This record gives sequence, structure tokens and C-alpha cells, in this order.
Amino acid sequence: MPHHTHQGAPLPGTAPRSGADLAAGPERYTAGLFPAAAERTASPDAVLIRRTMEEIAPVADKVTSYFYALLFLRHPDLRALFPAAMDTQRDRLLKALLTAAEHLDDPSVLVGYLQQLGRGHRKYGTRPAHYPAVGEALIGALTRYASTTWDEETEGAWVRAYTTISQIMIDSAAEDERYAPAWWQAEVVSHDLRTPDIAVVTVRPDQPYPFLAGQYTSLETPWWPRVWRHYSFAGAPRSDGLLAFHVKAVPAGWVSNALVHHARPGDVLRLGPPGGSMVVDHATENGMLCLGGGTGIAPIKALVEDVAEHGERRPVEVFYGARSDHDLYDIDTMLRLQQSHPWLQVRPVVDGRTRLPDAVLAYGPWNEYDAFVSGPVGMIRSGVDTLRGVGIPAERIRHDSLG
Ligand SMILES: NC(=O)C1=CN([C@@H]2O[C@H](COP(=O)(O)OP(=O)(O)OC[C@H]3O[C@@H](n4cnc5c(N)ncnc54)[C@H](O)[C@@H]3O)[C@@H](O)[C@H]2O)C=CC1
Repeated sequence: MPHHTHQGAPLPGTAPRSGADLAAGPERYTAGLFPAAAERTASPDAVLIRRTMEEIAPVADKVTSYFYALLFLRHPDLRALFPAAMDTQRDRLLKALLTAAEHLDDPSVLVGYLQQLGRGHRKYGTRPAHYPAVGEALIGALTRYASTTWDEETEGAWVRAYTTISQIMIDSAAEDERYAPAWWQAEVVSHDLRTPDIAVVTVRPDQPYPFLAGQYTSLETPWWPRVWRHYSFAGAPRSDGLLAFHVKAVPAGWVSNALVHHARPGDVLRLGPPGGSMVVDHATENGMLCLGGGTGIAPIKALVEDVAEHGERRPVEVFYGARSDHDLYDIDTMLRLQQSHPWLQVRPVVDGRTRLPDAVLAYGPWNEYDAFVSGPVGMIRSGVDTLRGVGIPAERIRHDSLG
């Protein structure tokens, strides 16, 4: 189940190595450190690392604060890589570590995750030399807060794991540097306020931006430097190179409020690399069952355009959910697409007796369909449960949660 990655603060590590090594695949990094996933038994290092994670879980907040205090005290120059206010940034590092720790014995997931994390760090200005500094602060914080279980063996396990983790990230950033910029500048060319709190923002990147329909990017506004948020592309790649985003201003959402209420044509945003695996598999002719909740309709529209461009005749069924009629801000576009494509069926679902995920139960059968789910986290969760319930296997349900 491909989740959106947490592109957080840098992870610790060692000296740089050639990016060409990436071609060697996951085993190249993890052989000898972690057992093959098929063996199903946790490696001794993974057991020790999970033990540490369990001990620090109840004091995760303190570990995070202490970690950053150590880091910035010892390396004041690194403070400039982070946003002025650390609120959402703070927890990302620990979440990234937890995600990595969770998959320690599953190199295929771990390596893909860390490679994207490494690429995503280029836009922060992260250099290979920063990794050991972060590693020392991390070990310092763990030594203090996992004191009951911490010993030499445990420290060895953490050092080995983080050497591996950071090497994968460093290599992947080096490889990416060969053909992609660290970020793109993108000028706002239009701003269309569709409801009092939803805007469609269209931008022109300063150089070609390659991505697949259904993917997302990370975005920084000039008003909140170094604060990055994920937004899905609201359309398949276009011949004029323009990119569109659907943004809803959420309470206390710095970036979303800036984009909806302040951004105007001429403003310049920064974009990170594309990410996400909610893309169309053109090798199959399976029908596509798409659930888009709120602004989650944006990547679904991209998928529909992608199918249309490939001239396919596979059935595509879109359920578009919103809190009220008024919130179906993109229904005209979706109905226009339906009019020009006989294989497309669009069904608006407004909150009432039925919520979006349950609406699919009135139709079907869905066993020949691949599913795509996009929207608020709770909707993705209940959407996936509902689709599993009607017999769609987990590997045919795609989503990235952009919480
Ligand atoms: N690729 C992705 O997955 C994308 C995700 N998003 C996310 O989508 C969200 C959109 O938010 P809004 O427009 O405010 O949506 P919203 O809160 O207005 O809800 C949209 C729809 O989801 C349903 N829904 C909400 N919570 C639910 C739950 N717990 N169980 C079942 N159904 C539920 C609602 O009934 C409604 O039909 C944002 O959190 C945004 O980050 C946005 C774009 C792309």
C-alpha cells in the first residue's frame, strides 16, 4: 500500500558514495544487515531498534525536542535549513524514522521510500556532510530517552541502520542531481477562486516538469520560507507545460491560506520533485473505480485525462464526494469530461444519508476494477475498507494520503 512519504528533516549517515551504485537494487544496501523479507524473522538489529522505538514512543515529543536542541547547539549553521516555526516539521523526522524502522526487514519498501526521501531533501539544501551531524544528535537523544534498554549492542544496531539509511538517501540525491534540478520556480499565471475557500491555482514552471497523472508535488510559497506542503497535480501533463492545483484554505493552514487568499498572478512559488504511486497502469484494461473527496478530486481528474489521452475504452467510474452541493466546485469540469467520453461515468455524492465511500455499494459489481482513492485521511481509510469489503484486493487499491 503506497503511502505518501514524509519528507522531513535529514537523517544521519556517512560519507557520500557514487550515485551509480543505485542501479544495484535494494540488496546492495541491505544484504548482511537485514534478512530477506521472505525469511519473515526479524534480524537482531531490527529487534534492538524496535525495542528502542517502543521505549521512546510515550516520550516521543521530548525525544524530538532534545534531538533538535542538540543538533542546533552543536551545529548552529544547520538551523537555516529549517523553517522559522518548527511545528509540523518537528514530528516529521520521527515519523520518517518510524516508517524506516517499520520496514527495516523489507528492503524493497525501505529502499524505495528512502530514495524518494533523499531526492526530496535536495530542495532543503541538504548536503552529505549534514547527515553525520544529524546522526550524532539522534544517537544523543536516544541514549538519553531510551536509557533503560540502551547498551553498546543497541547503539551498534542504530549506527549500522542509520549508516545504511543515510547512504541510500545520499546516493539517491546524487543520482537525481544528474538530471533534475533541486527545485523548480513556478510563476502563478492564474488564480480562480471557486468557493470562498477553494482556489484553482495555475503555474508555469521555469523548466520542464516531468510527472505522471495522479502524482503530487511539494510546494513552498514566498510568504512562508522553507514550509513545504504536498499538492496533487489537477490534470495530466499538458503540452504548454502549465501545472494546476486545487487548494482549500484550511483553518491555521499557512500554505493553503496563502495560496487561496494571497497568491496572485506574477507570484513565484517553488516546487519539489514529483512523488506518489496513484498512477494509471496502461498495461491493463481493467475498469477504474475512482473516489475523490473534496479537493481529492484533483488527481482523479488527472487520471481521467490520462485515460482519455491514451485513447482507451476502459470503463472509468468516478464518485465525487463533497459536504454540500456548493462544495462540488469542480463538478462542471467533471460533467463536461463525461459528455465527451462515453466510457466515463461521474456521480456526485453530497453528504446526507450516504457518505462517499458507501455510495459505491449501490453500484457494481467492482471485482473487475482497479480502485483509486483520494481525499481526506478518514475518507481514504473508510474508502479502502469499503472497497476491500466488496472484494477488491488490497494490491488493486491505490492511494497516497496527503494529510
Ligand atoms: N492525493 C490525495 O489523496 C489528495 C488528498 N487531498 C486531501 O483531501 C482533503 C480534502 O479536504 P476537503 O475538501 O476539506 O474534504 P471534505 O472534508 O469536504 O470531505 C470531502 C468528502 O469526503 C467525505 N469524508 C470526509 N471524511 C470522511 C470520513 N471520515 N469517512 C468517510 N467519508 C469522509 C465527505 O463526506 C465528503 O464527501 C484534504 O485533506 C487534502 O489534503 C487533496 C488532494 C489530493
